[in-house]
Amino acid sequence: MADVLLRDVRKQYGSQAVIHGVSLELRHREFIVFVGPSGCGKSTLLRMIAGLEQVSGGEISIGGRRVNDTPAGDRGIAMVFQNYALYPHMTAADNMAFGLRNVGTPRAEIDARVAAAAKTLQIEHLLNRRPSQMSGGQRQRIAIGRAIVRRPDVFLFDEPLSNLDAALRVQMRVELVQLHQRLEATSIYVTHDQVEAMTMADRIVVFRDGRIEQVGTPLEIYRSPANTFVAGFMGAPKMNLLDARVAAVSPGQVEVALPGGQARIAADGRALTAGASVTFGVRPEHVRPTSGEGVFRGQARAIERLGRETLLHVVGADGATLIATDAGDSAVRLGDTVTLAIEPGHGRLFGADGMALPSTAASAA
Ligand SMILES: Nc1ncnc2c1ncn2[C@@H]1O[C@H](COP(=O)(O)OP(=O)(O)OP(=O)(O)O)[C@@H](O)[C@H]1O
Repeated sequence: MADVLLRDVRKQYGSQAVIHGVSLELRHREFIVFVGPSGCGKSTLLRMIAGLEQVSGGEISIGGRRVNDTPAGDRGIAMVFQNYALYPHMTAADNMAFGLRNVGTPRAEIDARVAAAAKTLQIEHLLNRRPSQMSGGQRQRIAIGRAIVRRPDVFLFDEPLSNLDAALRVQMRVELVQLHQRLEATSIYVTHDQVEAMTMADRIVVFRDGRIEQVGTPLEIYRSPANTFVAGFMGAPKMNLLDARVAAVSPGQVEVALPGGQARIAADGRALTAGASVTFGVRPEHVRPTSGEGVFRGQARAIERLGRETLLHVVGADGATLIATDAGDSAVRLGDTVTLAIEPGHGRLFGADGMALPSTAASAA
């Protein structure tokens, strides 16, 4: 079993605290993605789990064993880095074998493991090449191979696809998830790319400033962000967030005044009174141009034609922007005045503290 447990884990560099007490339980065979903006501490936390950084406080355990003081090599983990970290003077095969040789694994065993990993990753034809004779994608496969041959209980990935071009990233994303399933290991994957987080994770952990903002499945995080930070960070394009006032509260429902009309949201508004300031959030795919009544009116200032659909950036009189979705062959032109409506049943409300109000809908936002 390779559960990973973090209990009130802290990190200080001198007087600067960068991880403020993170508690998290990662289950055996889970694919967990740490995501958050640059500098939020996700790499530091991963490096502490790996044993490459000292823990300043709290406890880390892997497979039921406290590892705070266990050297990296004895933790049953293998790490894959963004910059591959291969030895330039060694062949791919030697790079993959290096760690095993160091711990005295018998030659025949090393050869068998390298051959098996090479087959899994389809890199058999690269085994005699040096890193300089390979593309970025091929080098990353070798780095992943080096991790696999160690048969770790836990794989740690630190932005492993960031140096690859867009098409290769998509392909490697799929391959890494398949590999994770085949190897039956626990994986922790750090990225600042929320598309990677959405597409790869069993559960996502969203960080900000050394603290966890939310933990959940990709759909939980997407549909029910816990606060305005997560709402604005996850999703491409991100969730629209508009200042609004509460018009009326009834059981299980809140009516809010938006610049061009009123919207009803299935939320528990017992903590609110009429006139209170709230933030109204709605995903662009639930906002459509209409020739009838809407909740927002403004000018199309930017139009993104994506083929399958068109994104309209509509700016209201007070400067607020709402991104809406129209058909691929949208007739809206730059500068047109557009009225927008929200699909019934969608929308999420956040209180003055930025925290989401409990949704009363079967499926939120
Ligand atoms: N060795 C160090 N000494 C001092 N401060 C550090 C050190 N390493 C990291 N930090 C600080 O800790 C914070 C978290 O850094 P970390 O690299 O973990 O962030 P991150 O979320 O992984 O960011 P990125 O996506 O840019 O890599 C940052 O403010 C960074 O400046």
